[in-house]
Amino acid sequence: MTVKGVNYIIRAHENEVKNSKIRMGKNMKSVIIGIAGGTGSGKSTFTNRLRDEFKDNVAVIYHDNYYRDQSDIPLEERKKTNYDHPDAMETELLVQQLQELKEGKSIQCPVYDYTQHNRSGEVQTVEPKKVILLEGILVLADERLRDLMDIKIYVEADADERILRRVIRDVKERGRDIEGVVEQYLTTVKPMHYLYVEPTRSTADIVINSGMNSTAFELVKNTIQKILDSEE
Ligand SMILES: Nc1ncnc2c1ncn2[C@@H]1O[C@H](COP(=O)(O)OP(=O)(O)O)[C@@H](O)[C@H]1O
Ligand SMILES: Nc1ccn([C@@H]2O[C@H](COP(=O)(O)O)[C@@H](O)[C@H]2O)c(=O)n1
Repeated sequence: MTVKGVNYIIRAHENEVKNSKIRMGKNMKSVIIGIAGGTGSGKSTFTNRLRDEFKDNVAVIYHDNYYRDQSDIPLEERKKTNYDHPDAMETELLVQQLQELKEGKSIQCPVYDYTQHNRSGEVQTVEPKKVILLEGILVLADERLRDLMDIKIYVEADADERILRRVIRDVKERGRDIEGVVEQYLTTVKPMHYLYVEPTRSTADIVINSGMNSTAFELVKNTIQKILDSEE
C-alpha cells in the first residue's frame, strides 16, 4: 500500500507522549501553510523536507488522503475517475478537520491507497500543532481552504519535467503502467491542471521554482521557526 505521510504520522503518535512541549497550548493560534502546485512539481518533496526539519513540531496534512471513498464502485470503474477535478475530493471533511485542529482537537485523518484508487479504511491520528502544512494540487482552488490559510505557497515546474517525474513515480510507487499514466495525463490530468491548478498560482503569497530550491526552503524554514519560537 502506498500512503503519503503515514510513517510520519505513526512517528508523531509514538513521540507524542515524550514531546508534551510541542502540543498546542489552549490559547495558542495555529498557522496553516498551504503548499500547492501541479502534479510532479515537487510539492511533496518540499513539504517532506519541512517535515524532516521540524519533525513533530508541525502537523502535515495531504489533501490526497481526502479523495472520496469509492468502496461502492468496482476497481475497474474507480480507475476511470477524474482525480484532478475538485469534486473528487471530500474537501468538506478536510475543512471540518482543519477547524478542529485549530480548536486544539486531534483528528482522525483518512488514509488513501493509490493502488486501489480508494481509501484504505485506516485512519491516522493527527495532533494539533502550532504549524500545519497542507499539501495538494488543489489546496488553493477551494475558497474555504484559502480562507483558513495564513501562508499560501505554489511550487512551480515545467510541464515536461512534471510528467516525466510522474511517469517514474506512478510506475515505481503507485502501481501504474506507462500507457495508463500517459492516457490519464492526456485525458484528465493535463486539462484539469490548466482549468483548476495553474490558475491558483496567482492566489499564492510565494511561488517557488522547484521543490528542491534551497533558497526558498531556507526562507520558509526560517519563517516557520519564528512562528514556533513566538509566544502567541
Ligand atoms: N527538482 C527536482 N528534480 C528532480 N526530481 C525531482 C525534483 N522535485 C521532485 N522530484 C522527484 O519527482 C517526483 C515527484 O515529486 P513530488 O515531490 O512527489 O511531486 P508532487 O508532490 O508535486 O506530485 C519524486 O520522485 C521526486 O523525488
Ligand atoms: N486514485 C488516484 C488518486 C489520485 N491520482 C493522481 O494523484 C495526483 C495528485 O497527487 P500528486 O502527488 O501528483 O500531487 C493527481 O494528479 C491525480 O491524478 C491518481 O492517479 N489516482
